[in-house]
Formats: sequence, C-alpha cells, structure tokens
Amino acid sequence: MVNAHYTALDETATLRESSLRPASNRSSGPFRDIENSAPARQPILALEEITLSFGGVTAIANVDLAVQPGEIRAIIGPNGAGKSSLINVISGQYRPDAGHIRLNGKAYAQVPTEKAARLGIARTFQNLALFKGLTVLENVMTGLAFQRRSTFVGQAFASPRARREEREARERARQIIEFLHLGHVHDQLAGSLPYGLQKRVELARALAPDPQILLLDEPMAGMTATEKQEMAGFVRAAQVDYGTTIILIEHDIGVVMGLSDQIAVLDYGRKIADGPPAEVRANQAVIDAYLGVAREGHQEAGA
Ligand SMILES: Nc1ncnc2c1ncn2[C@@H]1O[C@H](COP(=O)(O)OP(=O)(O)OP(=O)(O)O)[C@@H](O)[C@H]1O
Repeated sequence: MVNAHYTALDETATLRESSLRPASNRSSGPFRDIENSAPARQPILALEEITLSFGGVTAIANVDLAVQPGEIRAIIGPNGAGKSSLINVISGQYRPDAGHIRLNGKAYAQVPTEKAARLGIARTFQNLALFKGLTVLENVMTGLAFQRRSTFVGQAFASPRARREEREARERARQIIEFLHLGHVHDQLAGSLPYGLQKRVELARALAPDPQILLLDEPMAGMTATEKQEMAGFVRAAQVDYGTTIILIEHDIGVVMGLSDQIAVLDYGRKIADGPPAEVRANQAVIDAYLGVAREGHQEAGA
C-alpha cells in the first residue's frame, strides 16, 4: 500500500522541471539574484522553541525551524498537527506561549501583525479571501496599499504624490498579473472567475509587494491535478525569478515532494522530521505518523 503511494509520489516529482513554469521576469521584476549570492549564513526566518496552546490543547510543542533565504519550505503533517497554527505564529496572528520568532536575525515574542507587511511577510489563506466585487487588477493593487505614503486626504483630492503612487501601484500590479498569466482576466470581477484562477489572484496579491517571505496556506486545496501543476510552476517561478522565500502548507504529498527544497513534518504539534524530500520520504517516523496506512501495513506484516 505504502509502495503504491510512493510510486505516485515519484510520478509527480517531475514538477520541479515543470514545463508550465511562466516566462522569466528577470528583466522587469525586482529580481534578487539568488543563484549568484554567497552561501546563506543566517536564516531569514528562525523559530526557536515555539510552544502554543489553546486551553488544554497543545497546538505547537517546542518547535524549532530555520528557513534559509530563497528556499521553498513545506510544512506537512496530519490534520490537527499544528501547521496552520505555525503559519499564524509566523505571520503574527498568534502569540506563542513560549519561544521566539527571529526575522533576519531580530527576535520577536510576537511578530507585530500591523508591521508584518513592512517586515516583508505576505500570506495567502486556506479559504479564499479576495474582494469578489473588485476586478483582478484592483484586488492585486490592494496588496500594495500599505506601501503608499500619501495621506487619505491626498488620495481623495488626487495630489501629485497620490497620483504617482497610484500609477506605480497599477504598473506593479500589471507586472505581477502578467507574470502569473492573468492578463486575459485583469478587468474581470474576481468573484466571477473559476476557483483555480481565484487562488492564483490571491497569489498575485501576496506577491505584488515583493515580499521576502511568502506564506502559502494550502495554495492548491480544491484544485484539479492540472491546476495544481500550474500553481506549483508559478510558486517555483516566484522563488526563481523574485528570490522569494516560500513557506507552504500543502496536503498533496506528491506536489510537496516535487516542489520543496526542505520539508518539516509536524505530528501532534511536535516536529518529527525536517530535511530534503528524499530524506523525509524515507523517514520511518513520518511514514508512521503521516501515512496512517503504513502502520496498518506493518501490523499485517507482523501478524
Ligand atoms: N483557534 C483555536 N482554538 C482552539 N483550538 C485550536 C485553534 N486553532 C487550532 N486549534 C487546535 O490546535 C491543534 C492544531 O490545529 P491546526 O489548525 O494548527 O492544525 P493543522 O495541522 O493546520 O490542521 P489541518 O490540516 O486540519 O488544517 C488542533 O488540535 C486544533 O483543534
């Protein structure tokens, strides 16, 4: 049973070389050359002994995590393992009971949510959180609102600064829309698009401000296999073309194995494995915890 599952994983592992990858944006985007940069010495993000409980439930138990700049790090685990809680700690929604979050070396007991965007953190949500009555372009522009320095009055009366910022935001939003192959729907209402495209608009909005760290909470949930492959190609392209560090939660193990540089595995709030896909795939604790079917298989074998 387990072997059959792993065969399926191997088939999807070719995503890394996906021909669905969008065209390079190096010439026009705010590209950071990750290929030529010196080896990373300091993680861009480090979680240190993070613990978080809800009443009597321990959602995260003493978890350490070090993420290097420019990597794609998956966080996987069975339902209720603590994945979303961890993302919410990184984005500042939750304050851990113990431990620190270190961003570019600076330690926080809680990431200040109001400053998360300025600290270079962007995220998408498990459930769609778009403005359905706004166009795709308008939705993507909302991802840039925090960067505008003109006052409300300045915007209301279209001061020169406000007009310039509006123009720049529109231009940047258009770039990202093209990058994610959404140009043909830029003027359509987000709510009128098929689900897979709406998820891509969410990605566009999160990418618009050129975040250092992008948190993706189940970016492929509810998608068809083809849509998942497309999305995986776009996530990889964001890493390669923009140098974005990406942390993602995803239940589709095949996608995770093909897309991630490193995978951390949670089970009952504890981190039980952390390493490259091949290592995690062969880890017995992961097989036991994540693939419940494996346990069943061992019992049968021992019977
Ligand atoms: N706001 C909350 N209030 C109370 N308990 C919570 C809250 N959020 C999470 N939990 C509990 O914490 C544990 C971890 O939940 P979390 O949602 O982080 O897991 P998950 O790995 O993301 O699960 P899933 O894959 O089902 O989304 C679970 O037992 C959950 O019931």
